[in-house]
Amino acid sequence: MLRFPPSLQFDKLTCRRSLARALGGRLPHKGSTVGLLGGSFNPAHSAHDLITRQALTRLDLDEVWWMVSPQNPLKSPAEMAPLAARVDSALVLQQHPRIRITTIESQLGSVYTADTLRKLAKIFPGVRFVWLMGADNLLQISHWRDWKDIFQLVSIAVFARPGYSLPAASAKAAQYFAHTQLPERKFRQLSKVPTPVWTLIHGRQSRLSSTQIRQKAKVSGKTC
Ligand SMILES: Nc1ncnc2c1ncn2[C@@H]1O[C@H](COP(=O)(O)OP(=O)(O)OP(=O)(O)O)[C@@H](O)[C@H]1O
Ligand SMILES: O=C(O)c1ccc[n+]([C@@H]2O[C@H](COP(=O)([O-])O)[C@@H](O)[C@H]2O)c1
Repeated sequence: MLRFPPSLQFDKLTCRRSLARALGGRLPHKGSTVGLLGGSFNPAHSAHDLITRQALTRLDLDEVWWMVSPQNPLKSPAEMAPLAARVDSALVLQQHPRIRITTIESQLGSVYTADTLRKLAKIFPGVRFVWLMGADNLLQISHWRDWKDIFQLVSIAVFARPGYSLPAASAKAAQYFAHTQLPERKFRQLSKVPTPVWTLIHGRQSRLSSTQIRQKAKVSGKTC
C-alpha cells in the first residue's frame, strides 16, 4: 500500500496516475536509475539518439525518458512547433525499448527543470534520476531557474557537442561546481555517488541540431 503524508496524498496519487499514463502504464521500479533528456525536440534528431544511447551504456541506466518540453522558458514560442508534432517527431525516430518518449512536464504542469525534478523526486522517492544534456546547456544552465538546486537534485551527465565543449568547460556552472566534477574515466560512478556530481563525456559526437533541420525544411519549402 502506498503511504504518503495526507497533505501530499491527493496530488501525489493524481500525479502518479497521470504519469503512469504518460509512461505507457509502466512506472519505474524502486532502486532503478533513470536518465532524463529534457528538450524541445523541435524536431527530434539522430544526435538526441546518439547521446541517449551513450548514456544508457556508459552510465548503467535502466532506462531514459525523453521529456518533450511544453515550452523552453528561454526560447521563443514563435518557432516552436506544437507539442504533439514534436512528440511525433520523437516517436518516429525512437524505437529503443528502454527509451521512452514522454510529456511528463505537461502532466506535471511545469516548464522549469528544477520544479520538474522536485516533483519527480516526490512521486518516485526510490528512483535515482540522472539529468542528461549537451554541452551547450552547461553553458546556459546558470540562466535556468534555481539552477544550483538542479545540481543538488540529480547527477548530471554533459555530452560533448562540437563547438560547445571547450567554452562549456569554463562556463559559470562548471566553475561553480568544479569541485564536484567527476573525471570522465570514472563516469560509471556518476549515478552511484551523492549529488552534487557531474561529468563531461566525450563520446562520438554529432553536429546536427534542430535549428539546422528547421532551416533546411524552410529552404526546401517542407513544413514537416
Ligand atoms: N548534436 C548534439 N550533441 C550533443 N547534445 C545535443 C545535440 N543536439 C541536441 N543535444 C542536446 O539534447 C537536448 C535537447 O536538445 P534540443 O531539443 O534543444 O535540440 P537542439 O538541436 O539543441 O535544438 P535547437 O537547435 O532548436 O536549439 C539538449 O540537452 C541538447 O544539448
Ligand atoms: O528551468 C529552466 O529555467 C530552463 C531553462 C531553459 C531550458 N530548460 C530545460 O532544458 C532542457 C533543454 O532545452 P532545449 O530547448 O535546449 O532542448 C529542457 O528540458 C528545458 O525545459 C530549463
